[in-house]
Amino acid sequence: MARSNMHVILRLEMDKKQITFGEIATSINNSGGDVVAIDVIKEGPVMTIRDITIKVANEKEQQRIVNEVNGLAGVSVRHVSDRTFLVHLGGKIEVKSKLDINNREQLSQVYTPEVARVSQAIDTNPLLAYNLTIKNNAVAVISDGTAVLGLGKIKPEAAMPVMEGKAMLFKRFANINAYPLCLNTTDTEEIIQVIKALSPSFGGINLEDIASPQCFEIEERLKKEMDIPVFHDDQHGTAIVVLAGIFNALKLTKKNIEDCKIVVCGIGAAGTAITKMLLNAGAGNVVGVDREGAIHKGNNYDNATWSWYAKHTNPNNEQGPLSTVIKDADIFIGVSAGGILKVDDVKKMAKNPVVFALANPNPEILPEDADPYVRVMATGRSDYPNQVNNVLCFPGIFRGVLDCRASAINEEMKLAAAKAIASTISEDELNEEYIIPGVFNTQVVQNISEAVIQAAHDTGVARKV
Ligand SMILES: NC(=O)c1ccc[n+]([C@@H]2O[C@H](COP(=O)([O-])OP(=O)(O)OC[C@H]3O[C@@H](n4cnc5c(N)ncnc54)[C@H](O)[C@@H]3O)[C@@H](O)[C@H]2O)c1
Ligand SMILES: O=C(O)C[C@H](O)C(=O)O
Ligand SMILES: [Mg+2]
Repeated sequence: MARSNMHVILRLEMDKKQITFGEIATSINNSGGDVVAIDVIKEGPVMTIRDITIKVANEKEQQRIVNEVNGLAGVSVRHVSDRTFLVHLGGKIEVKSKLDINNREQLSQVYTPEVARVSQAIDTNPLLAYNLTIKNNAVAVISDGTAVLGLGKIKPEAAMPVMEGKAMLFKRFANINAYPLCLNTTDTEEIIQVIKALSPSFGGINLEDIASPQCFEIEERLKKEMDIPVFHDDQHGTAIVVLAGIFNALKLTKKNIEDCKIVVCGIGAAGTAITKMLLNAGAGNVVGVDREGAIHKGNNYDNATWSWYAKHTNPNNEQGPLSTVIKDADIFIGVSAGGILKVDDVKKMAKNPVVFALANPNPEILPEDADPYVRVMATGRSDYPNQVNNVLCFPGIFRGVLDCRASAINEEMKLAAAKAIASTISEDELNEEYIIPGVFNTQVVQNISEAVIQAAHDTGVARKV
């Protein structure tokens, strides 16, 4: 069972003549809950109302505790609230003005009539939008809700909490204003047209949680047809952080990327981009596995990406399910679904195996199960060591791109970002539980943005000195 960060707050009304709080706490403990805080809401001579915050493993356990407490004589549960839902009340972000408007003079400057002169100036020279509007520090985080985390396709409204979360991270780590935009269409052409129409307001577009293979065409077309950078985070953000982690893991296992057998599981958005970056970095033997087993030559695939994949990977033409092709692998990278890598599979890997189980929220294998058999273990989650998550990349890469007003994010900039992340950890600090810097390491955004700006200048895509 994965560790949980789920907390519920029970508002209890209790009759002190019939029951003590100690008895209630014991009952909660016996049902598996962990009481972490108690707040007295109203204290009377007989009746008392308290809010009890309890750490629980899952919703089933929560229900068991509520039933148990409700069944005690002298107690009634008045209300149950989930701490995670509470932080989402009313949404997680807001728009703030940089200036106060307290009088008519200010009003006429920030708004009509004076603002018209600024509009006219931009109309004459559209590049002024970068200086005189929010454009230069604004990114749209756009999803159609088709591949949200590991949840798959959900309604666009349901994707909003994730996109709001991404927007918070853009602000927190790189001071970028990011707008969550969830689209009520899954039509490739319509998505492209909508994003193109939005582009005047933004300095960059971060595509998020759009399913493959549609995500490939959407990104490719937008890159060609727009003059602001487009970045599909689940592809490139993930690939950059994975590559950084692999660079550092290989320093520990003292293996060369050229000689490693690398099994990538889940050949969707993330798996395809990870593979391309691994190949660019020199990997010689990458085997991709999806639901139907290893992708190999001699099979006809109905999507262009998998046909490309079959041609450029799996040099030994291995076939069969994950449990077969995992044999002798040096590295496993999972971006597929929770729980699909078994302990028996890990045991078949080569010496000093490296396992990146990155499916969210449930990894392909839990660290507690894999740990005895692996040399380096990473997940996408913040509650285990070695968090390989694209949050390490997208704030820094967009900070760099916006600051040098890059017209695109190219391979050189992505590789520079991966190296910058890896080198944030010094040789002395590097160890099995620290191959990837922490999200709160302020050096990461700075290192990435500097490296990305340099690479943008070197490759001629920077538009600002
Ligand atoms: N840690 C991170 O930073 C990070 C970043 C991106 C994606 N992810 C996770 O990776 C997963 C995939 O994301 P994506 O955006 O590439 O989605 P996607 O839908 O584009 O691709 C998922 C692929 O996995 C395959 N798959 C699903 N179940 C499988 C199984 N049982 N065996 C083999 N293949 C299977 C699907 O067929 C598909 O090709 C999600 O769980 C997502 O949360 C993690
Ligand atoms: O959102 C995350 O935590 C990572 C990634 O973008 C995902 O889709 O899982
Ligand atoms: Mg995502």
